[in-house]
Order: sequence, then C-alpha cells, then structure tokens
Amino acid sequence: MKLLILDRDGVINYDSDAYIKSVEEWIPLPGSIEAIAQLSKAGWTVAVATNQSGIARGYYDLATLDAMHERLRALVAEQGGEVGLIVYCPHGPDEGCDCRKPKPGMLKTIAAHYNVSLTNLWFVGDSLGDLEAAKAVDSQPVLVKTGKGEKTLGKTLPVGTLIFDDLAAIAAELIHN
Ligand SMILES: O=P(O)(O)OC[C@@H](O)[C@H]1O[C@@H](OP(=O)(O)O)[C@@H](O)[C@@H](O)[C@@H]1O
Ligand SMILES: [Mg+2]
Ligand SMILES: [Zn+2]
Repeated sequence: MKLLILDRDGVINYDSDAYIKSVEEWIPLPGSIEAIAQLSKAGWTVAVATNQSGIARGYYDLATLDAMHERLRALVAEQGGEVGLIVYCPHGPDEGCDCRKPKPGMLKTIAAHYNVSLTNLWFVGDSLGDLEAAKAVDSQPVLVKTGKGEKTLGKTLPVGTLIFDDLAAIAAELIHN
C-alpha cells in the first residue's frame, strides 16, 4: 500500500504564529490541493497527522477544526482525489499526551489504521518535531521549505531527512519515480 502521511499547517495550508483559528484562516498553500489529488489519483493514500494545541488553548473548537478538514476534503474531491485518515492532537504541550508531535503516537495510529509498517514510511512536515516524530518510529522524515520549513532548515535535522521545496515537488517525485 502506498501511504504518505502529511503534517497539516505549513505543509498543506499556510501556517500562522497566531494559529489557524477558523475555516476562513485555513488557506491552502499553492499547489498543495492539486498535489494531494494527483497523489490520490496515482494510487497513494494521503493521511494527515497534525498538532492542534489551539483546541486546548481555547482558540477554536472541535467543530471548527472539523470544518477545516471538511474544506480540505471538499477541495481535493473537486480535483478528483480524496484525503485519507486525518488524526489530530488537541492537547496542550504540558498535558503529557502520547499523540503530540514530536511523539509518534499519531503516526502509529495511522499506520495501525491501514495495517502498514511505519518503517521508511514518508512523513512530511515543516517543523523539527515532525521530523523527530518520524525518526522515533523509523519512518522517513521529509522536510518541506513551506510554513516553518525554512526556519527548521537552520536546526540540526535527523540524519537522513529528505528536503523538498513544497508538497508539489514531493508529489512529482513520488508519482514519477
Ligand atoms: O503543523 P501542525 O502540526 O499541523 O500544526 C501546528 C499548529 O498546531 C500550531 O502549532 C503551534 O505550536 P504549539 O502547539 O503551540 O507548540 C504553533 O507552531 C502555531 O504556529 C501552529 O499553527
Ligand atoms: Mg506544521
Ligand atoms: Zn495529544
């Protein structure tokens, strides 16, 4: 099974230091919807693993978060593709949950859902915590330069991290190689 897991903010949509607090603030990055649709039509299952501490912080509620994800699904469907399982961590940094990246709990949940191995499974993110979550379960850390990616580039990355400009470049690589 061809499974790809994506971080959300900074990979699929623009991120903000003020958090993405509404459907109106949830704006796809250029080419990201098309990239997901092309991957889907090429036989890839595209899942999402996203930290959403804004829930714990009270910045937005679960209904708003679900509305953002329905918007994502609708936009990809308009392009003939579909989005797989979307898993989010609603907890705050101090709650000690098992799902907040850099912990790999969400990656484990997605892999178990599809009954696939995490080994060498590509996880695409823009933050160091995304890459560390991948490394923790022997998945393949993949950094995009969108969102916080350029800033993350200046940090010490897990050995073997792959680097791409954006999600469109990743789709081109996976579909054509
Ligand atoms: O990139 P993903 O995982 O999809 O989502 C990241 C968001 O949950 C937010 O995560 C926050 O980090 P803290 O949760 O406050 O440490 C900040 O980085 C925000 O700028 C960002 O929008
Ligand atoms: Mg992100
Ligand atoms: Zn959590």
